[in-house]
Amino acid sequence: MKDELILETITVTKNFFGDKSSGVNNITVFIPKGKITGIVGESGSGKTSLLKLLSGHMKPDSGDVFFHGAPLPVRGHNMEPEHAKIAMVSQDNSDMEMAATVWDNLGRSLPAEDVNYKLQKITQALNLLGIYELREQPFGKLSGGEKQRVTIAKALINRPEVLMLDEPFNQVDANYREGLQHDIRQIVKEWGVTVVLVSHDPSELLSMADELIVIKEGEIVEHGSPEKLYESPKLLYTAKILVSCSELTAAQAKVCGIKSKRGAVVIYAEHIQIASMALGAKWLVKQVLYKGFYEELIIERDEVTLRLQNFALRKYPVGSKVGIKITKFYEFGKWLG
Ligand SMILES: Nc1ncnc2c1ncn2[C@@H]1O[C@H](COP(=O)(O)OP(=O)(O)OP(=O)(O)O)[C@@H](O)[C@H]1O
Repeated sequence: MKDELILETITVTKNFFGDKSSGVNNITVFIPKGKITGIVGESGSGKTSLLKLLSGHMKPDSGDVFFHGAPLPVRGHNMEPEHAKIAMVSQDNSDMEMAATVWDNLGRSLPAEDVNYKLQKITQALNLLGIYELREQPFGKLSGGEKQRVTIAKALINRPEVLMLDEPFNQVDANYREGLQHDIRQIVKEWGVTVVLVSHDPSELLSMADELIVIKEGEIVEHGSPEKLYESPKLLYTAKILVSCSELTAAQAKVCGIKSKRGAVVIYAEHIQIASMALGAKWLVKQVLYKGFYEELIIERDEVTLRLQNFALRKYPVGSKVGIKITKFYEFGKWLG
């Protein structure tokens, strides 16, 4: 069955000060209802601009944005009914009052008159994000992770249909982040809310998103499920964004025993194994990056540098020599990058 769409942009362009290299150009995207769509791209590629266009925070220079198939009005002084249905959590906490309590910050999004309604809504939102005990704390005194939870609770208080998240976890430590990611997935499942997520963290996007949109220099260059983009990226750009990998020229690939006809070879760190030393320990360990339950090795031979992940108990210190086996690689034409 085809996904029902909730938001779409049709050939939307938004540039700043007439500079075609800023903002986004000619973008057509479809956001499926009740799913998590991730927007991924290098810094300055246009992710936030796209999010602002999709949420009515910015007026396109040309093209159209549709919400449930009808044109989405741009937000002005008057809030349109559509705008309440699309909530945005941005990187800064600009709409939060630092000195006010969590409770008061949430209450500001609700009509003042009905006290019982307010009480019920704020309690529900705080419980949903597991932060009821923070209700009397001034917002400004909370940790980065707690602030993030409050901001999301505030965005959800009026039960929006779409939740736009711009780098929602970047101030949050790994443990807290997993809990928050889990809660957001749960809300998506239970409420059927649609999420559009911008993130720089590949593992976050791969584990959370149902669909990924890859944006480069203001244009959509690839899209698909996380599995599809991870397992068979069409573009070098996509592979480099999603995976810890090594990029080699055809000449460098030859050093690794790979004959490339196309020009660029990408090897994911996970596809390089440390092999039996009998094969020849010709690679020099240049750097060891401790990652907790594994370590990432940077190895070098004949001016070729590779990254690989070592999960084994045996460790390879800087300066030691190792042999390797490459189990999979991707070839790209340079023009595809
Ligand atoms: N208000 C603005 N005025 C001028 N240029 C802007 C403005 N907003 C964005 N740009 C430019 O448009 C391009 C895309 O910016 P955008 O913030 O959408 O990228 P991004 O992918 O979200 O970046 P990041 O990952 O660094 O947050 C950048 O070159 C940026 O400098």
